[in-house]
Amino acid sequence: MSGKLGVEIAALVEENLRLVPDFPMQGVLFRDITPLFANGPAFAELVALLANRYAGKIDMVAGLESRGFILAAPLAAELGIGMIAIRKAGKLPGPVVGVDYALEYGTGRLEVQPASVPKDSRVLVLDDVLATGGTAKAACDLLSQCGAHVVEVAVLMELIDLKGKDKLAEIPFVTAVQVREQD
Ligand SMILES: O=P(O)(O)OC[C@H]1O[C@H](OP(=O)(O)OP(=O)(O)O)[C@H](O)[C@@H]1O
Ligand SMILES: Nc1ncnc2[nH]cnc12
Repeated sequence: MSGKLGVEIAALVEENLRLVPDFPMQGVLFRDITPLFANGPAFAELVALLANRYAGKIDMVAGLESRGFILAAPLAAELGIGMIAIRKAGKLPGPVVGVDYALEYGTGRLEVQPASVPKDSRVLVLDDVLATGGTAKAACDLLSQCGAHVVEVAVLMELIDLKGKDKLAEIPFVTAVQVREQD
């Protein structure tokens, strides 16, 4: 299942995006969302639109280190709910559970503290970009292992050529913008 986050969020993303060729390595066209975070009114509007969509539907927001944190923290605060920090390996003190995953440029390991994940909670997984889908899938696996229910994976941008959505299989997925890798 997949869908769109809405035209307002799509416009905010498209108007506040920087394309950076060959970053962080040759051949990668990097979608830099930093200008959106630096634009106060646009960032506030983004958080308000997300809060409007998810109010009453989720118990927790899971942010994926590190760009996902920048989105998840203000959304959680706006909704008055908790944020789950899903972090790269070795950053969280234990007890933690972890899972290895592949990236568009490299490999990684994500970890979470089970104590930060309420059992049976309805969790939104939030990040800036879905590329290969490895990060989001790993996050969903971790949350399931901890007894949570992933309501939806939401990103600002989906790199459709990398078919990351396929990795998510039956997990509901929503994006604001779909782009081809080299557009
Ligand atoms: O769909 P995937 O192929 O897994 O890639 C998407 C992930 O890659 C980026 O994070 P990155 O690991 O570069 O970390 P950062 O946010 O700390 O820059 C991005 O913010 C997503 O989390
Ligand atoms: N091309 C890309 N731009 C921004 N973030 C990414 N994460 C993985 N691939 C990316």
